Amino acid sequence: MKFVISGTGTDIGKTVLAAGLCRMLGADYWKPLQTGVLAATEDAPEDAPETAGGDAATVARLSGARIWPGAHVLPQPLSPHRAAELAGVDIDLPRLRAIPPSPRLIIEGAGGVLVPVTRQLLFADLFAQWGLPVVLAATTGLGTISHSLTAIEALRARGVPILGVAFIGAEDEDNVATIGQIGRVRVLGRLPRLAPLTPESLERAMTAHFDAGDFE
Ligand SMILES: Nc1ncnc2c1ncn2[C@@H]1O[C@H](COP(=O)(O)OP(=O)(O)OP(=O)(O)O)[C@@H](O)[C@H]1O
Ligand SMILES: C[C@H](N)[C@H](N)CCCCCC(=O)O
Ligand SMILES: [Mg+2]
Repeated sequence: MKFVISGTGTDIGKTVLAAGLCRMLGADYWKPLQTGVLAATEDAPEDAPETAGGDAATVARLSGARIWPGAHVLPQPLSPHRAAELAGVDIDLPRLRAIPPSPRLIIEGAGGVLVPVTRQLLFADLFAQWGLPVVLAATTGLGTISHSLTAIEALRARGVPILGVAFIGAEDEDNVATIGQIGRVRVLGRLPRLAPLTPESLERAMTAHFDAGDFE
């Protein structure tokens, strides 16, 4: 079982959803490109927030999943193509194309489906090269219909299979049904916003709102 989690945008809850799925499915996690985080260095204080380790650290904390090392950790909280340019880093495409050899793996992109890895390669193009299905993470509120249908079209235009849409946010029955119906995609479930967000609250919510069988 291997799939990608991408989304309709950034900051929508892909990482928390990924943590919940890693725990529920007993899967490892890979974040090939992380921006907005300083790579942990020997002189950075352990608890310095900027070296908190980004999404991989969040997934490890919330799920205990095995984390595979990413290709790049870039300091500027920007699109990877720009964060790499500002850091004077050439994106290592062969490294990005080499998916970790884990039999059960969840891979998280950065931001939404058309975020540039480089100015010549978008994440959706990389997903197509990987040949893996995508779980599209989407919010439930106003604006999500066009964002979701746009992301679905962009993936389909590249022949990227879509396992379904996993929603994050408050209940909105008609938005969810509309996206499933017009987008011709399976609705995988909805993860509510959790307070507090803990490994236990996340595990309970995943069990209540998703079916592991939908991801196998
Ligand atoms: N279900 C949830 N319940 C409570 N808080 C959440 C939930 N999902 C996400 N959050 C919070 O919202 C913020 C953004 O979530 P997250 O980091 O998962 O977004 P993302 O889509 O992975 O962003 P990026 O594009 O940077 O990878 C974080 O502070 C996270 O803790
Ligand atoms: C910094 C942020 N948290 C993500 N890691 C990167 C999001 C890139 C978004 C690019 C864009 O769509 O404008
Ligand atoms: Mg994330």
